[in-house]
Amino acid sequence: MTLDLKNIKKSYGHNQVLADISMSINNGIHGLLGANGTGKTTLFSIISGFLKEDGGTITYPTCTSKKDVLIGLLPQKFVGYPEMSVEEFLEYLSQVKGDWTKEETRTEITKKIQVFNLTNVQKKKIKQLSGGQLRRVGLAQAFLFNPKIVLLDEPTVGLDPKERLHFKNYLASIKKNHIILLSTHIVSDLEKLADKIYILKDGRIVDQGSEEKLLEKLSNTVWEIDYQNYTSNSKGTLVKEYNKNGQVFLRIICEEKPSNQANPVEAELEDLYISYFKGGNSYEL
Ligand SMILES: Nc1ncnc2c1ncn2[C@@H]1O[C@H](COP(=O)(O)OP(=O)(O)OP(=O)(O)O)[C@@H](O)[C@H]1O
Repeated sequence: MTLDLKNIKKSYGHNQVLADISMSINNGIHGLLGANGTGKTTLFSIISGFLKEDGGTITYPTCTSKKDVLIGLLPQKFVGYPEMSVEEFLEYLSQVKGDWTKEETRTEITKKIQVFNLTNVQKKKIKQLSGGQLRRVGLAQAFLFNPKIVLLDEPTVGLDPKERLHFKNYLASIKKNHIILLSTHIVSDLEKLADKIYILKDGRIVDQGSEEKLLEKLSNTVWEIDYQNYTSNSKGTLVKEYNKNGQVFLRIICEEKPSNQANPVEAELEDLYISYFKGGNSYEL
């Protein structure tokens, strides 16, 4: 299965958000990495048909049966219907999504309630849920009846570390049969998970590839230096400061060795993110 985007463009008034997006996305987990406001949500809204692109074409995988669901979407701000219980909400969506018998619907809802650990809250009204529980209902509805394409906009916001791990394991277990596109600015969501990562910047996909391939480009450019050895002559982009065995270290991206005392370290996705977007605690030295 393939989802093909060709030369997608979108502006809001004079603000051009998507300048020219082309992507050919097959089954597997695909990460869309971009800073705040780079157009991730806009692109998802276009793919899911809520927003019309200004130009370009989208080719979706074909649905051959009435029971095929094409797209499942977890919006960034998922709210559901506050007065419905979790069960009622999923039942309602099942009627909208396809041609299912009562028994098929019940079986599928039970499955997703289990997968997303909602058994204890299935009778509760949506307005009574915690943030993490609500997010898990959002995930359950996105995966309901196993859509061919699953769009997840910042899926792990609000999930605790255990739920995050559970969610990542679930994605890995089903990825062969789905096109999963996951947008995030939390790089650890994609680490050792995404088959391919797309970097969205200035309305374009400026880089793409496996985590390994993208990190190769940073080899020999990421350094660690003991804060005590840091001098104002040190160059590069500071990724972060951290404590190791009671000592403060700096992590720096620099084409050349930033100081005599700096040691090379293996590049990670956070370095890649900083190299494109800066942000967080990073700054030029
Ligand atoms: N309905 C709208 N009308 C006008 N401008 C909009 C609209 N929606 C989004 N924008 C603008 O388009 C740009 C991209 O927004 P979008 O929400 O797609 O980015 P994002 O990458 O999802 O951001 P974030 O990571 O903060 O959620 C921003 O500058 C935003 O202000």
